[in-house]
Amino acid sequence: MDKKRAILVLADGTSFTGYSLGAAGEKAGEVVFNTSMMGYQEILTDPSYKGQMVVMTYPLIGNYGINEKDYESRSLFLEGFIVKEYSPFPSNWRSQISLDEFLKNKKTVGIQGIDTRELTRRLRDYGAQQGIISTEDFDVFSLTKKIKSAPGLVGIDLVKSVTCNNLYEWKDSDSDAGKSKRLKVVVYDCGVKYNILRKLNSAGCSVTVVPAQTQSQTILNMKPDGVVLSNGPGDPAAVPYMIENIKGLLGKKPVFGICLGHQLMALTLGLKTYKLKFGHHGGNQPVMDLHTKKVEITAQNHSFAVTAPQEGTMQKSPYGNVEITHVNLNDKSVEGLKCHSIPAFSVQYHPEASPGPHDASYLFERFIEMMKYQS
Ligand SMILES: NC(=O)CC[C@H](N)C(=O)O
Repeated sequence: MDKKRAILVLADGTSFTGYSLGAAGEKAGEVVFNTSMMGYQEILTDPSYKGQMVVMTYPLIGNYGINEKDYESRSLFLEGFIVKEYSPFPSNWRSQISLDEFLKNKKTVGIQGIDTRELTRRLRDYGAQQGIISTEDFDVFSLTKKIKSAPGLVGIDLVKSVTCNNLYEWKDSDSDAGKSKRLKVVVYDCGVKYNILRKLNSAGCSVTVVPAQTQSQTILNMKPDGVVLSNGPGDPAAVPYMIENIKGLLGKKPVFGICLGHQLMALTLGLKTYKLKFGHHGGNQPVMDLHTKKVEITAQNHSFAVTAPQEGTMQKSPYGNVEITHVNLNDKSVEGLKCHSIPAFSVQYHPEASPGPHDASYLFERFIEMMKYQS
């Protein structure tokens, strides 16, 4: 492998010089760290990373290559990829191409050979910040200036650049065969991860995916048993049309929100969202179910969060009481919501895992029970 020089510069002027990984070029984005010890392909193809660059804290990346089955979306949407040591010799029976080739094919820039521990500590101590990867310009002053003109995440609708253009039926070759589907689920694609669709499908649902701009009346005309609000990139407060859509569905159909879907549901219910210091990105976030006191280890990827009510775990809304059902044990942030008067609930974490622990996959069953009860 040719080792071309590359540089990563942060908005605060810190620079890291290493080698190019993937495509040559220059790209800016918010730098966030992910603590997952595996699953780089799922992370790379998660549309929620649009606008961001991911640094993997696990030090060796690329060793099992890339395969056609582990895609979480149709492409790559993140701005750049940062690793300590890239393994150029993938060794796995499922591997089809190397990570480096994959990034090159997708025209995605990356950097390898930098001290990701120092970078992560900086992000953790001072917060996530904009950065730029370049294989062309090595002048830190010039690169810092370019970062200043990069848009950032707050107030920008990134959903519109990742949602599908047209409605489609999800067909999963592995789990679809011969099963008669009983429940019809419509999934709002705000940047949906395929494993949400796979999980619904294998649990016995027929799954129709619709663009985020689809109006609620169109969904109601489809007569679904329930609606899922998917994960997705960026600032939930910058997607007002999704809030209008959710207003038209709450109380009429069972609703299940995941990550961005959870934040959008919270905004619709009158709660607020804010930006976290460096977010939660990884597969080891402890979450407590406040009813059962059981702790789940969860997969997470978010930079925004729902503001907790001033007192207790209950909040009034135009749709009746909303209860905080789950909290993060690291920072006490809101991880789950449930409406008392209408069939709707949401979680900040990822029950579909991919990558990460499967502790929370029971939530799909819970949604199915909710739809069965309503139908
Ligand atoms: N994975 C997601 O859906 C991310 C939600 C939102 N974009 C955030 O960063 O908080």
